Amino acid sequence: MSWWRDLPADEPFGLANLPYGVADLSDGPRVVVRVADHALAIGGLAERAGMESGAVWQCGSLNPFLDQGPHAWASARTWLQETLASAEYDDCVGANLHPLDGVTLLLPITVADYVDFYASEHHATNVGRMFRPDQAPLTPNWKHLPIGYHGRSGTIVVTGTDIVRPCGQRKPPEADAPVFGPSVRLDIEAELGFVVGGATTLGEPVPLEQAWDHIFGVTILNDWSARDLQAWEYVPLGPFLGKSFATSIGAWITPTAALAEAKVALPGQDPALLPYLTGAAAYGLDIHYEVEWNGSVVSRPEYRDMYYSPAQMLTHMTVNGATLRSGDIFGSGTISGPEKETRGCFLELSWSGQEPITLDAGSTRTFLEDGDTVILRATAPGANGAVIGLGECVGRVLPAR
Ligand SMILES: O=C(O)/C=C/C(=O)CC(=O)CC(=O)O
Ligand SMILES: [Ca+2]
Ligand SMILES: [Mg+2]
Repeated sequence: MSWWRDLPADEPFGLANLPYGVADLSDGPRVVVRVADHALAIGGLAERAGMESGAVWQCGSLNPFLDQGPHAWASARTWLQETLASAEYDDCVGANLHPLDGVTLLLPITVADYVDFYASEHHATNVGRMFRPDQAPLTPNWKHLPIGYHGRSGTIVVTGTDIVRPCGQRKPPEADAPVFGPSVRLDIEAELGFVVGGATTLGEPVPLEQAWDHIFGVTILNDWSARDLQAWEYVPLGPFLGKSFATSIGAWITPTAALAEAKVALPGQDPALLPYLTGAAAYGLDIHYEVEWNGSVVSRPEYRDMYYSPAQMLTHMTVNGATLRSGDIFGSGTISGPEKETRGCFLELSWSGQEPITLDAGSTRTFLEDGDTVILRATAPGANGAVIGLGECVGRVLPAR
């Protein structure tokens, strides 16, 4: 009955993880946490266990809970872990557990603003070489600030959502004028998404030492990218329609508190950054990724290779006084490492289409074809050799309309 207290030490969704999501249950969409292969409706549990502040979970979005800030997140986590560990609440827990194979998981937050960074030196260098071969691969600002762009929050979708191939303008290299039609260079970008909570006041930046107080948790993110649309449109204002048609995120938000064992030093920042970007909060995360394309693992990016800390990205995003809102998401940027096997997008893996990738079934690919499926998976280290699962982020490509 109380199987959740006897989970094996290597269970990636054990009591040390407890990622949050939203499930479509019989009484409506409800906030849940994942316990092994079950979703636990925590609003229902709180009601039965007499925990008043749990009313915030009786809805279909994590935003009200995100609004409450880091003290409420910490006490909710402690309450959940104690309640699950104690035999006293076995009946209440049991009554609110739903096997995952019987529930639909929904987009867990109402996305407020969305920013996407460019924090991998290896990705930025590789893309610079391919997009701007006549220039230095890294722009002069790259090592002084985490570069980013504002994305389209309304097209963030949950894992499992099909992705329609976008149409748009592209200019084939040999052509004199642009043509209109379906993208022929559709790509993915394996990223980590950071979910923000706790609104700030316009005009008041978040100092680096407070940045983590606003990072509620993380989720796997895929920034689908149409490279041909992007290459033609992006000068001088940056990514636009080549990125905004869809961004997928995982169904589970792993709380930052579950990533204590994943803290690592950054690879090293030289030249030194301006003071507002330096401090003890500027650490990285050790998260292992796997990129699967039609059943074949084609890459294993490592998040620890990222040049900028998540805290530096958040602080930089607010240094001009721009506000944060609960439900904001910022993406890390494509996670690419120094080795070819750790590149986080197909543009890099196929070197702009010049080096086809062979999949296990014997087929080859450069960019995505209609019907292709990509699955991003990620895990982080837990305590004493345990694993914290971030789940997966899946998308299948449908033909253009
Ligand atoms: O260098 C460029 O012009 C564009 C680069 C990207 O497409 C990257 C982007 O979306 C940020 C990232 O994911 O790292
Ligand atoms: Ca991106
Ligand atoms: Mg995108």
